[in-house]
Amino acid sequence: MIDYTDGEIHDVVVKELRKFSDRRGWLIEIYRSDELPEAYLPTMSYISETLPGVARGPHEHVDQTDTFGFVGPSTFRLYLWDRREDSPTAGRRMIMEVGEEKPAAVTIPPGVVHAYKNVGPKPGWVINCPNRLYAGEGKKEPVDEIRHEDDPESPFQLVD
Ligand SMILES: Cc1cn([C@H]2C[C@H](O)[C@@H](COP(=O)(O)OP(=O)(O)O[C@H]3O[C@@H](C)C(=O)[C@@H](O)[C@H]3O)O2)c(=O)[nH]c1=O
Repeated sequence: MIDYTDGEIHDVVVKELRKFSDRRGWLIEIYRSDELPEAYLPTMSYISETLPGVARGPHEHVDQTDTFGFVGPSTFRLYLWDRREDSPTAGRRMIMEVGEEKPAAVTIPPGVVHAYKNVGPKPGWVINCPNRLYAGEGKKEPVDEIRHEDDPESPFQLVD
């Protein structure tokens, strides 16, 4: 089993997001086409709610890049593992906490395994803006996803 070491991962883009607050509430930009590399630009988006103490992933994609917006509610611990053999940061693990206290967009290229866990006290929301359509045009193609969460032997464990 690979022994992952902690550090930055090549091609992963972490952008702290600015919250524009006023008397009505707040507004946060998730991504901009003048900032994200063209190859990563989203083709769809979805939002999901994850209950306290619950994780989604670890998953990886063969072709798809995810851009997750963590803006709250709640706080997520995000885990990334670089399993790309040709990457300058192959074998690295990156862990960060993002969400309502620290709004961030995180872009994750294919071959970087990822999982996130709601470590806050309330249901949390995550927006994903992937650069590929889920299950392709008209949802007629196989889903680009390798799921590791049901493998107890996998090196991708969500440590506290
Ligand atoms: C991801 C997705 C799921 N679905 C449906 C399929 C299923 O019935 C339900 C829940 O889907 P999943 O179990 O795949 O959801 P989830 O486990 O949250 O999947 C996501 O996990 C994170 C960590 C990622 O990396 C994402 O790319 C994606 O794989 O929603 C869509 O209709 N469109 C979508 O874009």
